[in-house]
Amino acid sequence: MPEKVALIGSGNWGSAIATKIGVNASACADFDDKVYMWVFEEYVKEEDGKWVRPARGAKPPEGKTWVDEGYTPLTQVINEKHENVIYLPGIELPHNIVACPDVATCVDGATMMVFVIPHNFLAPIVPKMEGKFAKGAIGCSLIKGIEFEKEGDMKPILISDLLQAEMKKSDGAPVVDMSVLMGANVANEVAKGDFAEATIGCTKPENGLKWCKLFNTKDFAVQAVTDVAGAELCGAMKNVVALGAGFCDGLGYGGNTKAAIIRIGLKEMQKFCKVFYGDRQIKDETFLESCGVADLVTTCFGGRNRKCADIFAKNIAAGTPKAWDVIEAEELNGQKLQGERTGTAQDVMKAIKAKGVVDAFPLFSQIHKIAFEGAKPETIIDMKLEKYY
Ligand SMILES: NC(=O)c1ccc[n+]([C@@H]2O[C@H](COP(=O)([O-])OP(=O)(O)OC[C@H]3O[C@@H](n4cnc5c(N)ncnc54)[C@H](O)[C@@H]3O)[C@@H](O)[C@H]2O)c1
Ligand SMILES: O=P(O)(O)OC[C@H](O)CO
Repeated sequence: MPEKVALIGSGNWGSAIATKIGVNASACADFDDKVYMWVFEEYVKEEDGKWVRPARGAKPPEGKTWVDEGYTPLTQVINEKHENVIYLPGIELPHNIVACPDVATCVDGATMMVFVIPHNFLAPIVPKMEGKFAKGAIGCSLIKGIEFEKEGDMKPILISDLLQAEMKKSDGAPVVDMSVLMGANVANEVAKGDFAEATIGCTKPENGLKWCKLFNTKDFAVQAVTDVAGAELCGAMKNVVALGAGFCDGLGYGGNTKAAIIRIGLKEMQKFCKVFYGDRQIKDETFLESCGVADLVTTCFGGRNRKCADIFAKNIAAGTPKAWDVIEAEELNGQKLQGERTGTAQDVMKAIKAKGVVDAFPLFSQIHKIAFEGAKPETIIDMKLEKYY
């Protein structure tokens, strides 16, 4: 029986990865041709050649719907135009990708489930999948973020572990073996077809190979490592370092300073893995894969966290500081800053404080001070490195 693939998410990265999955699903007999893509339903209309949504928080007039007001459901537009006009405009999606607003329909009978939504939106979605996917189904998370225990020592929780536990919880649902796909993957570039690499972190090599087959194309080279935690933590922690890189850009610093931030950041990412996930046999080699150093470099040059941190620093210099959520809304056209409005940096700080290891993370601590405690962006270089390096 061919594998039945479901794509849960349709933002910038979800739509970009659909361009690879769709091609492989239709070309390879291992996969069922039709791939459902779950879409968080929104309403859109074309105005002066640009697709727009109602203003943030706006409601249709009393007794009317957005359709009455001339809007169309995004799912309908995607299925008619084969383009996600909001999150990936200008890129044709393979015609076997079918947008659907109901997640239960999307995963009905699925044997391979790809999760790619900002992690803060996961909680209400997973329970709706209960009892729908196939027994023995496997999952792959493309989500670059991390959750933390809310109390006590604030231990970090991998999103792949969270997904696995949630799916196991459902009555009678089979256990889903979870892998991750992480890498130097700015979505728009991957969608355009510029060459990129990615890393599958898997528990079993045979599942790693299945995922490679689904994602790998001529312009998207995917390799598997048996290190789910290492690959996933790299994808989450680089979001913190990207803020530091953005502050440097906003201050007009050059490549040397940014390279220093990247180097120190990589060491702190590795240290964070060892301190909090020492029991998961995280491999040093994982940091040299696309999910490690390469993702860190790309996010520090071309990522959204970098962009917003650049603007954050420039606004402070101009004497017109702006809150993170305002910058996100003004600059990202509905996309989200990875790690829930820079929340990863805040949560990481809470976790290292709770563990009593703040001094071991001078860069993460300084980034936190600038982003959330009112320290000047220029203090990015005031790290007390001599303590630990
Ligand atoms: N964009 C990239 O370049 C990129 C690359 C690699 C990994 N990622 C990761 O992929 C994941 C998804 O990011 P993205 O870039 O595809 O998303 P995005 O930021 O482009 O879009 C946000 C998505 O959230 C959905 N959404 C908005 N409100 C919602 C709600 N209330 N409930 C449920 N969904 C809602 C939107 O419909 C949209 O699909 C993230 O974890 C991100 O870190 C992104
Ligand atoms: O735009 P960013 O910073 O969220 O990064 C996008 C990708 O994760 C880069 O690999």
